[in-house]
Amino acid sequence: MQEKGNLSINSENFMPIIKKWLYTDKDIFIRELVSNACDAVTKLQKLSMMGEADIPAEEAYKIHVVLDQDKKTLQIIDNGIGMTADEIKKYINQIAFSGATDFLSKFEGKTEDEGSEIIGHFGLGFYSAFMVADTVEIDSLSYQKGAEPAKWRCNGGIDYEMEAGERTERGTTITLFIGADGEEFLNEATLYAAMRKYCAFMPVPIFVDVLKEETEEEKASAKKAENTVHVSPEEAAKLTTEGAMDLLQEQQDAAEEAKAEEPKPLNDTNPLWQRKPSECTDEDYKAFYHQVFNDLNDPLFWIHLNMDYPFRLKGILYFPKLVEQMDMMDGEVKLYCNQVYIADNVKEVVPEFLLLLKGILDCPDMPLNVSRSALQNDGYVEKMNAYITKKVADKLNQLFKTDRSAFEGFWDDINIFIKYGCMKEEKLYDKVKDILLLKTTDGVYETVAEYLEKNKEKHENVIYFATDTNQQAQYIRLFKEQGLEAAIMDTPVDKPFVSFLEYKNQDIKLKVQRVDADIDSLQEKEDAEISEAKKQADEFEANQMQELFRAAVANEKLHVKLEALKAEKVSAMILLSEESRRMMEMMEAYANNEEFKAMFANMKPDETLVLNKNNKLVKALLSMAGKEEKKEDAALLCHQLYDLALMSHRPLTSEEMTAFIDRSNLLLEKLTAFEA
Ligand SMILES: Nc1ncnc2c1ncn2[C@@H]1O[C@H](COP(=O)(O)OP(=O)(O)OP(=O)(O)O)[C@@H](O)[C@H]1O
Repeated sequence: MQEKGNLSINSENFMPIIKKWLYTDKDIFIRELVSNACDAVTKLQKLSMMGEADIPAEEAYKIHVVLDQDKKTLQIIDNGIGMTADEIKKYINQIAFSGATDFLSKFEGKTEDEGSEIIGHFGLGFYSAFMVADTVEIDSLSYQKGAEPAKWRCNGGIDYEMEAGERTERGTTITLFIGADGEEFLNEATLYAAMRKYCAFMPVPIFVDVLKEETEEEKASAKKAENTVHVSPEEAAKLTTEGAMDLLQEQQDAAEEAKAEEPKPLNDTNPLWQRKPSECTDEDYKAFYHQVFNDLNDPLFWIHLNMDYPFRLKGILYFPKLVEQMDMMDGEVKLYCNQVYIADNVKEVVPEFLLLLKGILDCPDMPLNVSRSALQNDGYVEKMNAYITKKVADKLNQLFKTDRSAFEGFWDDINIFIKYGCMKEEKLYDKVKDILLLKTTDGVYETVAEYLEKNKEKHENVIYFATDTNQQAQYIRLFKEQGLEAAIMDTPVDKPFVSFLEYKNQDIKLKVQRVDADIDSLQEKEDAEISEAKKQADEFEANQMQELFRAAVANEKLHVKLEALKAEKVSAMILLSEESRRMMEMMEAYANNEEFKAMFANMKPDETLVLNKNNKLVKALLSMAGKEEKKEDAALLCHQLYDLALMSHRPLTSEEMTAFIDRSNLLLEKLTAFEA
């Protein structure tokens, strides 16, 4: 037996769904109701343009949000299209029947842009009012000739009442009788905050009025001010009665003028991102940035996104100045849909690497779900990502090509973003790989290719880098003395970026090594022909030193090498192979992971202490070796040299530092003893 029928919804269960499940934040009712009011105006404008509605050209469309704290009501009043009683029944009583969609289908093809600015979509937003109100009233007068005002009232259950309305002018008044759940919105500041958050760029002027009873005191002082003529004692002396009258008149005129001046709307109906880039000045971009992101610094530069096909996307992305390195993860990308604020930093929509920037993206075609808080699918997002990535890469390349010195000037601020972006978005790397800069210890900015070319005689396809110019000053000095240069890579993104660069340049077997990873380029070239006897003598000395140091620092596994370094002043340095250092860094990063810790429990850094044969102290140490009476001093010296080398390599632990200071004092004491 076959049966067919209509599915039905139990409307009694519907309200709790709206209240509890649909929207994440309560203040969203503001967005929904004010955007409905905007839609009402947009629809009327469209009808007027099509010749379907007779509206004077100078009509001032606007929305008022009126808070009455005494009556505990919040009203959203527009002078848009309005609704007849039948339309209220159709669009409001039928839940999930959208008047917006109905409007679009009715006028399809009649307008140029197919009504694309209309925000409503699902026919649910209105009911978000019940998240904060016990009772909601609609009072509406349609634009249609001869329409009668209609009133609808519902207390959040499944029953509604309808009667003749009171509106005498076209448009709609939604009145929310705020209940216990929405009391915070009776607070002026809370209301303003929500209005600014969601409505700051909506397309119709919005005014907020807060009705308060004037206190007796306020009334009295207002009256006094009205009747008071403010004149200086000199003026008073000069004034005739007639003059005083003139002055009073002037003041009253000024007061009248001030009264007549239109209050400013809360929102900017034509935000910068909606304008043509050619019409916006640098000052406009900066002022907009300061206003939206509350950042007193000017942005470095920006990208105005303006795309119509195959999908619509407008927006401005700003590259901010980093105040401190800690700011780097603190981007702010605001997502809008037809000038209606959706959310900040929506990970599913905004390419992850952009989250380090500040900006606004307005994507009217975005497939938002019913609550507008999440996305329905990601096909659109992929396309958008690709477009934005291309725009960002184009801007960076254009800057590099047309004004390299400005690009270099920005590098310290933008390198984190670019490096992070390259690792997150391969397409970005492909497009900017040739303009990635290395800032060298000489303060020069070079592209990777330039650096490699310049240093190819000294170290082919190797990039040396320093992670901390203070700590590694010793190594950097050595590098400089040898006419070598290292890149400064001192931000957290540099750690993974180093491996990433190697990975991406496997074809040339690129090695990216920290300055303390090897000393190949710092060594004097040995004579090709070394006698067997010399070799044996060198080996003997090296073993002697290794024993001395192992005993002095109580580390049986320490490797000690004797090398002839070009820089005489350097006594000793610690080398840690690049692989070993990266492994240690990884262990630090995963210090809380027990499994990982167990796996590498026995792993020790592969450290080598290099002693410089050309250094006087090392020479002295060599002559002390094997002499019984010098044993104690030699041990002291060894430990001190070891610590000095260690200090250039990594910070000492507190115990190491205490021992170092004690030993330094002891050595100084010995020095004074020599003097005495
Ligand atoms: N201020 C208003 N003036 C005129 N019509 C209105 C107004 N508010 C609501 N409506 C009508 O009621 C319908 C339903 O509103 P509702 O907010 O529930 O859904 P929507 O705006 O169509 O879609 P969404 O759920 O995406 O907001 C609207 O489409 C519109 O036709």
